[in-house]
Amino acid sequence: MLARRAAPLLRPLHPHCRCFSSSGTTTSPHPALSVLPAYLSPTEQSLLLRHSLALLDQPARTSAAGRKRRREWLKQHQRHNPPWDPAAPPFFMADDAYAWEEGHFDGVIRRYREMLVRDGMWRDVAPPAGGGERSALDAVLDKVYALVPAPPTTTTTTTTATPPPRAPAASPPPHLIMHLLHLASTGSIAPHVDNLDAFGRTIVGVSLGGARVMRFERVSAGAGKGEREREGGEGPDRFDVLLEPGSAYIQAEPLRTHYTHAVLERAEWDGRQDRLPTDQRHS
Ligand SMILES: O=C(O)CCC(=O)C(=O)O
Ligand SMILES: [Fe+2]
Repeated sequence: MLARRAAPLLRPLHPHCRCFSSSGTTTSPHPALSVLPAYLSPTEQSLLLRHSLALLDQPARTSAAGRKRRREWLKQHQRHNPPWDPAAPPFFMADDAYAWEEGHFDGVIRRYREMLVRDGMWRDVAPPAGGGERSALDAVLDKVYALVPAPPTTTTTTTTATPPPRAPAASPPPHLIMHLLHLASTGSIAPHVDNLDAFGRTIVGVSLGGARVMRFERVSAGAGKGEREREGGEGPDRFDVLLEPGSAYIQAEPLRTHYTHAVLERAEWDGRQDRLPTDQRHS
C-alpha cells in the first residue's frame, strides 16, 4: 500500500530546496505538498502514456476535423524515415496533428485535450488479456490509484471480516475522479484553486511527457504571519516545483485550498531554461 511505501518519501528534505534528488525522496518546499520523483519507471510511463493517448484519441471522443488533421499528419509522417511509430517514444504526434481546445470554459487551461476516465474505460484500449500488456497496465494503474488516500471508513474491521472484492484496475476506485489532461507544447494552466466540492480535499497528479514547472502561490499572500499559519500552513508564499516525467505529486490541505497552482508554459528552472518545455505534457 502507498501509505507504507511512500511514508519515508513524504518528509521534506529541506524546507526551501528547489532541487530534486533522483533518490526518490521528496523535496517539496511545503509540508502539505509531496513530490515523488521517478514514481513511475520509464517502462511504466510509456505504458500509461500510450494507453492514455489511445483513450483520448478514440474516434468517439474526437471531432471530424480532429480526425482529419490526425489522418493527414499520419499520412505525411508515414513517408518519413523512420516513420512515426505510435508505440515508440515520445508517443506524441506533433502539435499540429491534434485539435486542441484553445481555452477552458473559465479561461484557466489553454491548448489542451482532456477527459474523465470512467468505469472500465481502460479496457477499451488495453489489448485482450493473455498478453502481458494488460496485466502490466493494471499494475501501473494500481500504482497510480495507490497515491490517492482512501476515504475514511466508518465500520470497524475485525480479523474475521472478509475484505471487499478488489475492483479491477480498469475502473478507477470510487473515491477517485480520474482526469486525463494532454497539454500542447504551447499549452498551460493559469493559477487556480480547484473546486472543493467537485474535486475533493486531495489532488494527486502523475506527470508524463515533457517536464514543466508548477507554481504555487498563497491565496492570502498579503496576510500577516499569524494569519498565514491559519490559511495555508507553514511554507513560502510562492514556490515552484519541477514536475519531471514519471514524478507524482500530492496536494493536501491546507495547501490545496489556500494556494493557487499553475502549470507554466515556459519557465526557468535553476538555469535549465533551454532544457525546459517545448514538449507536450500529459497528466
Ligand atoms: O496537470 C496537472 O498536473 C494539473 C492539472 C490541474 O491543475 C487541473 O486540471 O486542475
Ligand atoms: Fe488544478
